[in-house]
Amino acid sequence: MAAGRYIGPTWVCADPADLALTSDRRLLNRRPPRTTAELSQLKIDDSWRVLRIQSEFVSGFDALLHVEDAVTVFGSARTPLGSDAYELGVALGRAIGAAGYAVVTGGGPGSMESVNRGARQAGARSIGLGIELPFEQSLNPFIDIGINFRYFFVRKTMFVKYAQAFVCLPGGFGTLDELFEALTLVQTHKVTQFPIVLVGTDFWGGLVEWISTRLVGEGMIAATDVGLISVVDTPDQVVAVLEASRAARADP
Ligand SMILES: C/C(=C\CNc1ncnc2c1ncn2[C@@H]1O[C@H](COP(=O)(O)O)[C@@H](O)[C@H]1O)CO
Repeated sequence: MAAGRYIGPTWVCADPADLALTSDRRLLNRRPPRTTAELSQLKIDDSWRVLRIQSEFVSGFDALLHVEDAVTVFGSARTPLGSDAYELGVALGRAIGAAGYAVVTGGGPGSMESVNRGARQAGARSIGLGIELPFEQSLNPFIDIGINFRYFFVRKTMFVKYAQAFVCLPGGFGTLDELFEALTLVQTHKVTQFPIVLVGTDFWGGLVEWISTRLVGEGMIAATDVGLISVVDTPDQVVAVLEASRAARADP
């Protein structure tokens, strides 16, 4: 990792096989205890787990305390270096950074890396919120504040708490999960004045069309909910949406 601040869990495993067990997996893969001894051990393990979760929130809050205006960008972990999609991410990170925002990503490879790279080129604060995975992965090298989280849900809190908007580049399940979580938060008014911008009309058009016809048509969402999403094609258009929202926040 480049010079900067790195905060994250140091996980020392006595058994190398344990390396494949991430903290999220330990938490979620519950095997019902069979003996009294196992039950007692589970109670102790889960109590300590709560303290680790708590400490992860504290580390995140401390590390991000000084972040002011920020935009979180999601996108595929698999975007190849040098591809058009990668270059779009670089231009996007640069444009958001040049507009005066810190840029937050998932800290990984692909589009995350491209956006951090662009933010770094713009001289903006470049933040990567990584996640412990069952395979070796370090934060990408274009990050100034990097945190490696054990728990997805703690990391997700940070994505929202420190951002004024979400932008999604094309991506897979991870990106869709992050998009729909953001949409639910805005729809339920957990966050307000929070633009959600999808970049790439060709990539996202089919999904937005399905949302507009099927979900609205069957009464699963309100027609106005579709308006929570902006779909654009260029970094300048993303910045225009961000600036309109910033102006609305300043003059409600
Ligand atoms: C699968 C590969 C790498 C996985 N590494 C990740 N590192 C950090 N964040 C990730 C990773 N994978 C998913 N995410 C999060 O979801 C979004 C991307 O997921 P998608 O399924 O690729 O769309 C991204 O915004 C991250 O927050 C290959 O090397």
